[in-house]
Amino acid sequence: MEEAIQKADVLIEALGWIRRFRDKITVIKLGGSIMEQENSLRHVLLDIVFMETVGMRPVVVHGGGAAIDRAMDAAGLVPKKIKGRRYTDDDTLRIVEEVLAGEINEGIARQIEELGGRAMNLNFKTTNVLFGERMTLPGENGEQIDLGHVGKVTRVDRNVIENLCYAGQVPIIPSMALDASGGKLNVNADTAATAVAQALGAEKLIYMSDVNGVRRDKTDPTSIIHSLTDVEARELIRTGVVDAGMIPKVEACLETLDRGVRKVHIIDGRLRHSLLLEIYTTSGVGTEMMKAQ
Ligand SMILES: Nc1ncnc2c1ncn2[C@@H]1O[C@H](COP(=O)(O)OP(=O)(O)O)[C@@H](O)[C@H]1O
Ligand SMILES: CC(=O)N[C@@H](CCC(=O)OP(=O)(O)O)C(=O)O
Repeated sequence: MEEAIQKADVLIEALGWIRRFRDKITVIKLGGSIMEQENSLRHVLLDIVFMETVGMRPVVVHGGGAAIDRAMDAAGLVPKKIKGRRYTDDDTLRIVEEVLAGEINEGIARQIEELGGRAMNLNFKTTNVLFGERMTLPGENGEQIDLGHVGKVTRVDRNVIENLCYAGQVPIIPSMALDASGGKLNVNADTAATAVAQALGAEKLIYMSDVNGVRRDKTDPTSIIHSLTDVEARELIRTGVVDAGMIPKVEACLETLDRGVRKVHIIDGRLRHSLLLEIYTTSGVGTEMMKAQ
């Protein structure tokens, strides 16, 4: 009996949050690292189905870097990354499209449906919602480094995404875009998620990764920083506390805050129900980032 009462208490604690987030859009970025772990992914998708069922409007933007690496390897191609971005020639682009906009995108939508939710995969074959242009990276000596078919998002088809949300479907968006002449572009998934959250005026943007959040010591999970301002985050990058794969993620978070999204979270997709804990409990999990007052 006590156990049943505790379960009811949990539902009551969630009630206020469910009301608060009803009809609000949350963008969830699924990283390739978490999608490699079948069981974790299933639980993340179950949480998304829960959110959709209680009237929240989740939108999924996904990457798939690890799966692309594997497919390139199988095709005898060697991945080349420059400052965390994949150099994308014609052959690589074909693989990125097959894996990211094909297999992974369709797979996520299918799994959500299998779990009892409703999802729509938005890709080049169904409906494309991301538009962009090619980008280069600044080199050491001020030169521009060419990345091939790599781009950034300059426009998001907001109406398509919103209509799906309000029809109770979860839009599933791969990190690829079309340029002005219909050319396909490979986009870093953290930055694609930022563009989508900003275009939709999302209430929250959540990055699901395979670490518990931003840490003072990257090897020590207990050194997690639960709450960070933009000013503190910049300082962590400058001092090298945040490095490697966490740099583009924190930079994407900062850009998102600059564009008016109120809060950004980095949470651990391996922790069961981390998404629900983040949204529907008082304590929250992971690292929350917001603008300094
Ligand atoms: N201060 C830090 N706190 C946490 N992780 C960090 C930090 N600095 C660097 N990292 C590294 O960043 C990685 C997360 O980035 P990444 O692997 O690109 O994630 P994803 O695949 O989910 O996009 C962690 O696995 C960790 O090794
Ligand atoms: C330009 C660029 O680097 N694109 C990424 C897109 C996928 C991605 O970002 O996946 P994760 O979220 O798993 O890192 C790539 O080709 O790997």
